Amino acid sequence: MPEFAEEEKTERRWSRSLPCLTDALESLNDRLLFAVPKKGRLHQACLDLLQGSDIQFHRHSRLDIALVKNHQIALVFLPAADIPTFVGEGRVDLGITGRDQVAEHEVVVPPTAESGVDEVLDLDFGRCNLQVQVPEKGTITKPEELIGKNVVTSFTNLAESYFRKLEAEQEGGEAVANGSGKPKLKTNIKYIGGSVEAACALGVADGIVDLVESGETMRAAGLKAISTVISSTAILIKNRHPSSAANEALVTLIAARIRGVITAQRYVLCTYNIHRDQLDAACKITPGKRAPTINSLEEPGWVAVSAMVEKKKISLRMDELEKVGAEDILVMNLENSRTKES
Ligand SMILES: Nc1ncnc2c1ncn2[C@@H]1O[C@H](COP(=O)(O)OP(=O)(O)OP(=O)(O)O)[C@@H](O)[C@H]1O
Ligand SMILES: O=P(O)(O)OC[C@H]1O[C@H](OP(=O)(O)OP(=O)(O)O)[C@H](O)[C@@H]1O
Repeated sequence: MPEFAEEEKTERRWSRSLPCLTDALESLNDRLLFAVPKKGRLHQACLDLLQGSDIQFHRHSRLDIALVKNHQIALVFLPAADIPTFVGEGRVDLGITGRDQVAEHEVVVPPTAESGVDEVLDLDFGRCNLQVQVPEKGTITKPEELIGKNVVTSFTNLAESYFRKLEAEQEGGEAVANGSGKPKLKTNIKYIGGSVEAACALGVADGIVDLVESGETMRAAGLKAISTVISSTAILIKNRHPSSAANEALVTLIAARIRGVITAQRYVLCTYNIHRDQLDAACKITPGKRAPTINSLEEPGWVAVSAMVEKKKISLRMDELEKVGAEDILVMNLENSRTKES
């Protein structure tokens, strides 16, 4: 019997007759549940990651659950903001969301020994900063100047905790900053679900707390950042419930696969030829992730070197290699990888 024949059979049965959500949940049995953002900025990058990790599934258009054909896994498609709740408090084992969303959740639901989430892996995409922003042409230049004013955000918990600390610091109230006692917040924090950047121009806010990546949205709205509340990237999280050994093994396998894809995206393989006299200098430029591989060439005195180099630094490294006499420098993309964690 081929590997994963049972998983494939169940998936085919699903494909023939689309189950309703309750039926779907019943047929999940002992599958590991893996939450993935159903839309928004992280969605496509997550689908690419699943494909790179050979997690095969077919998602029906009206169903937020998909059975994985080649593992004991079911994917659940959920809003990024809700994933920390489902993973931390429910039966969902693994999830991908932003570190900002985990922090927003943990302000009101602090993790305990058996609930909440643990970060398994930084996924190196979805990089952004949650920042305090004010009108470029206004008079406010420091976040303290927003105390007692209107602040609009989708991250009310983080914003509230940020301004609570600021207010306490201003009053020299260490006890409040430590969280032991919560007087009424002077700053008025209001929730808005999207297009937060419009709030100042529309007269709803004196300042906002919103995500910034390129800064284009902020500039287009005539805003400037005056402080950073939290920096974020997408992360793989798992719940803290003591899980079965089978689940633990599957979590480890999935994490290893995803780590392999992320590493392959981050690095390239650089090979070149160099005279032995210059080998030390060249190896300092390309030390590799672990160490460079060095092979002798048929040509006396010359060696071939290959080393992993961070993709974003490769042009610089090639310039440096040329300067120390490297020849035939070639750069190759990596399809996938398994390397020692560093
Ligand atoms: N401009 C951005 N650049 C990079 N990552 C971002 C950006 N905006 C958001 N993110 C990341 O993606 C996560 C989800 O944000 P996104 O706005 O796409 O969510 P969403 O589920 O579509 O919610 P909404 O319907 O409220 O917009 C954020 O919590 C953050 O970690
Ligand atoms: O710095 P930038 O690269 O311009 O990205 C920042 C924007 O991206 C996010 O919103 P998104 O576009 O996801 O839509 P939303 O306003 O509906 O949340 C965020 O809330 C900012 O508005």
